[in-house]
Amino acid sequence: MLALHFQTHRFQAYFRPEFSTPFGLALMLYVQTPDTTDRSFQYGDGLFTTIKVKDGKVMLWNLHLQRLVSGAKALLIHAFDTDELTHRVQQAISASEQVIKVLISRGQAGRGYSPQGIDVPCCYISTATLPDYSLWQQQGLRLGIADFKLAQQPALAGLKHNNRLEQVLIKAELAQSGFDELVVFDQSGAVIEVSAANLMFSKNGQWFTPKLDQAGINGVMRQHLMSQRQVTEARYSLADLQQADALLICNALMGVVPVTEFAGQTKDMELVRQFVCGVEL
Ligand SMILES: C=C(O[C@@H]1C=C(C(=O)O)C=C[C@H]1N)C(=O)O
Repeated sequence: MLALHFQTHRFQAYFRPEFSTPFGLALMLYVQTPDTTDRSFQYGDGLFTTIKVKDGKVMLWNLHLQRLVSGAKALLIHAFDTDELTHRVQQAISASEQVIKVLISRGQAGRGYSPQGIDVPCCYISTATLPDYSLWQQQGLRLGIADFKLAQQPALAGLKHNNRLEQVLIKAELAQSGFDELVVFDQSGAVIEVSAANLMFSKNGQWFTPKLDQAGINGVMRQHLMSQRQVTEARYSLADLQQADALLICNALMGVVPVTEFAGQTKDMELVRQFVCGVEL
């Protein structure tokens, strides 16, 4: 498949004439060093995903890619060549276990919020060491309750966009809390997630997870678990968590971590282990 490719000192661009979209060529610039004109630098105008590499393989890539594509469509970011991105992510693997982060910005442009005419997204691919979650997975987490409330914005709910100031402030509260993680609610009082992972809970053998149509990030591990197990999505309150038999948190890097204590109440970690038994995490 023909791919016209030119490389300068800062970025590589791929034209794939055979790959066209309603918007035109799916050109994307793969950039090493961000430029101050980048819209993600200027306005958080973009998306990202954080991928786990295990045994030298990218985990849940199809779910990561699907979320990037659907998020780009939701933000009116120009379509990009998914085959090229997949190839680039594979090329980025440099260890048997690591983190690969893919950040896609709307592109490089001048001042002003308007996205009009910014048709060449920029992609930044970076790697990092995989954090060690083994202690949490063995001993379970102590969960607290965040004072910070997530804003309700249906147009952005579920997207892993680059506006993460809410999570920054939640992490700042977590650092002073004495807990391992904090449950975060939206301004209506609905349970949403924890600072950097999704939340599930069980009652009488059934599992539940907050609906993320108003706030929150629709994590790929959440999606993976929901494809393997029966989990009911709805709006839940603090009382639902207090009355739960078991709670877990999950994200692409930690997989699933059981909760041993929530707001002073002991929770059943064995129920979590039974729930995920046989699921590839
Ligand atoms: C913020 C990133 O990734 C998210 C944050 C965490 C974390 O703070 O522990 C873990 C995984 C992601 N949900 C990132 O920059 O990759």
